[in-house]
Amino acid sequence: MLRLAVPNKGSLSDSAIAMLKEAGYRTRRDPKELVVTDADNSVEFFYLRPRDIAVYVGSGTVDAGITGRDLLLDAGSGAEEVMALGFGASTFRYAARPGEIADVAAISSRRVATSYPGLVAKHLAQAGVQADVVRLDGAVETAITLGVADVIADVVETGTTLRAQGLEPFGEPILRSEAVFIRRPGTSQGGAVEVVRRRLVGVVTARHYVMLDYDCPAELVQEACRVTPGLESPTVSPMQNPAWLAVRAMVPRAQTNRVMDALYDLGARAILVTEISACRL
Ligand SMILES: Nc1ncnc2c1ncn2[C@@H]1O[C@H](COP(=O)(O)OP(=O)(O)OP(=O)(O)O)[C@@H](O)[C@H]1O
Ligand SMILES: O=P(O)(O)OC[C@H]1O[C@H](OP(=O)(O)OP(=O)(O)O)[C@H](O)[C@@H]1O
Ligand SMILES: [Mg+2]
Repeated sequence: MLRLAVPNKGSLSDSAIAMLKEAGYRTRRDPKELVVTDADNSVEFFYLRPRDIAVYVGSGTVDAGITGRDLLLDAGSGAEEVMALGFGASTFRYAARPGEIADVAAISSRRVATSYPGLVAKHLAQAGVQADVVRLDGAVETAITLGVADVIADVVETGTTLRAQGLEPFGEPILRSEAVFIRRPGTSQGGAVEVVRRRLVGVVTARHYVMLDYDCPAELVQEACRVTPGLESPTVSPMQNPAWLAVRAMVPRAQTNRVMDALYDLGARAILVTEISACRL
C-alpha cells in the first residue's frame, strides 16, 4: 500500500483534506483519526504535523505527502517537490522595527528569531551574512518586543500579525510558499505516487478552468478559436444550421468574463460556462 502524509492541523490541513476528497480518496471523519486506510485505492493516509511530513517523506517512512514549500526547504530532507497545489499561499520574510534594518546585509551580527532555522541559516549563508539564529516554536513576532531578537523571519500571509506588533518587512521575500505535493526520489512506489499526482493535477486543473461552449458564425471560427485555444485545441462541431458552428474549450476561470466579452463582440452567441468537476489531462 502507498503511504501518504496529510497535515493533521494548521493552515494547510482543511484544504489538503478537501483536495484529497475531491481526488476521490477516503478522508478522516473525525479530527482525532490519525491513520485512515483507503482500501479501494490502496492508500494508507497518515495525519501528521506538516513540519514533520517533509522529514518522514525524506527518510522514506512514508512515500509522499502534502506540506508547505517553506517547511520542505526548512527540513532540508531528501524529499522533493512534485507539484504546487494552489492553496496555503504565503511569503516568508524578514521584518524588524520600522527604519531599523534596511536590507539583508544589515542583519550582520544581529539576532534573528524564527521557527524556520534551516531556511533562514541557508538564506543568510547564501547572502554571506553572519548572524545569530534564535529558534522559537511560534509567536515569533513578539521576540523583538521581548528583547530576544532584533529581526524576525516568519510566514506572512495578510501582514496583520506584523502590523499588530509594529513591525515592517524589509528586503525581498526569502521565499514564496504554498502547499506542495512531495515525494522521496527513487521511492519503490513511484507508479502509485504518479497516480496520486495525476489525480491532484486533475483537481487543480478542474478548479483553475471552466468549460466554455458557444455558437459561432462559421466564417469567424478561426478568429474565435484564437480567443479560446483550449488545452490541446478547441472542439468544433457542426450545427443543424450550416452557417453556424458549435465550439467547446477550456478557459482559465479568472479570464472567463473577459473571454465571453471578446467572443460576444466577435459575433458568438449562446455563450455558456459550466464547472468542470474532475478531469484527467
Ligand atoms: N497565515 C498563515 N500562518 C501560518 N502558516 C501559513 C499561513 N498561511 C499559509 N501557511 C503555511 O502553512 C504552513 C504552516 O503550517 P503549520 O500547521 O505548521 O502552522 P500553522 O498554520 O501556523 O499552525 P499552528 O501554528 O497552529 O500549528 C506553512 O507552509 C505556511 O507557509
Ligand atoms: O500575515 P498574517 O495573516 O498575520 O499571518 C501570519 C502569521 O500567522 C501565523 O501565526 P499563527 O497564528 O499560526 O501563530 P504561531 O506563530 O504560534 O504559529 C504565522 O506564524 C504568522 O505569525
Ligand atoms: Mg503557526
